[in-house]
Amino acid sequence: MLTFDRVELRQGDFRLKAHLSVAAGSLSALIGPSGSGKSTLLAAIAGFIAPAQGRILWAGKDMTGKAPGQRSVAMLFQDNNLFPHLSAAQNVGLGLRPDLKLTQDDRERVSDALGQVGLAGLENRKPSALSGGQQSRVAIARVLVSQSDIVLLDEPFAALGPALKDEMLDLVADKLSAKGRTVIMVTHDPADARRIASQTIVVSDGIVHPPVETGPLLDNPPEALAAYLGGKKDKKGPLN
Ligand SMILES: Nc1ncnc2c1ncn2[C@@H]1O[C@H](COP(=O)(O)OP(=O)(O)OP(=O)(O)O)[C@@H](O)[C@H]1O
Repeated sequence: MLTFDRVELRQGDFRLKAHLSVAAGSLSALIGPSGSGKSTLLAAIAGFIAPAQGRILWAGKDMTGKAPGQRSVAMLFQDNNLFPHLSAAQNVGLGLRPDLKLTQDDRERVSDALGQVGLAGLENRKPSALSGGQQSRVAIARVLVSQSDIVLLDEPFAALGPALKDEMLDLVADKLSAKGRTVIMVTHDPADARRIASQTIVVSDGIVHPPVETGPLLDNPPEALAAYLGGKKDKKGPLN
């Protein structure tokens, strides 16, 4: 369980309150208007921002004071954070060892992860020789080998076309969430939430709301969310 115990986050004049729990092994969408604080919340979970008040706990243990590197958290951003001068395998290897001193066993894990995301045989390619979708797969493989308990996705697939984006979302669901990771995914697209997130956390008006079931929430959104979703196409169901 990831618990926010009367947390208050501050960025300049901005204030965000969070008092909720996210079940271990769940996949949650994080939605809310631009500037509502979604990235701020992820930064606090990862340890880049310290709460002004309250505690963040994982599995009952307070991680509020831990440095980012000491947390079992992996992040995936829109630009995938791949290093252009490193091969696909080396980029994945960074998820295991930041100094890239990989043992034979590590190398096998890297190969296995690349195989799992459909990139077997492309280990030695640099990112520039990979398509956008393949680059996203490398980034997912890096999260796979990291074995972190918590995975934070900040709109990593927004730049991909719809079919490719759906493929990546399904990979996240199959390879990360189904394997027990606790996944929180920022998205501006309600269809993404419907596709893979059984629960959704709404951030609005300075508050992070507790997770609720995605389908009923989007079918019948509260006023603040309805205003935000107003301009967005909400395709119902995963297949249409
Ligand atoms: N370093 C900072 N100093 C001051 N204010 C900041 C800083 N970083 C973010 N903010 C403010 O905090 C608020 C929340 O920003 P945040 O990036 O978390 O929103 P968001 O929901 O992720 O937005 P978007 O959907 O546009 O990415 C915004 O009002 C933003 O201007």
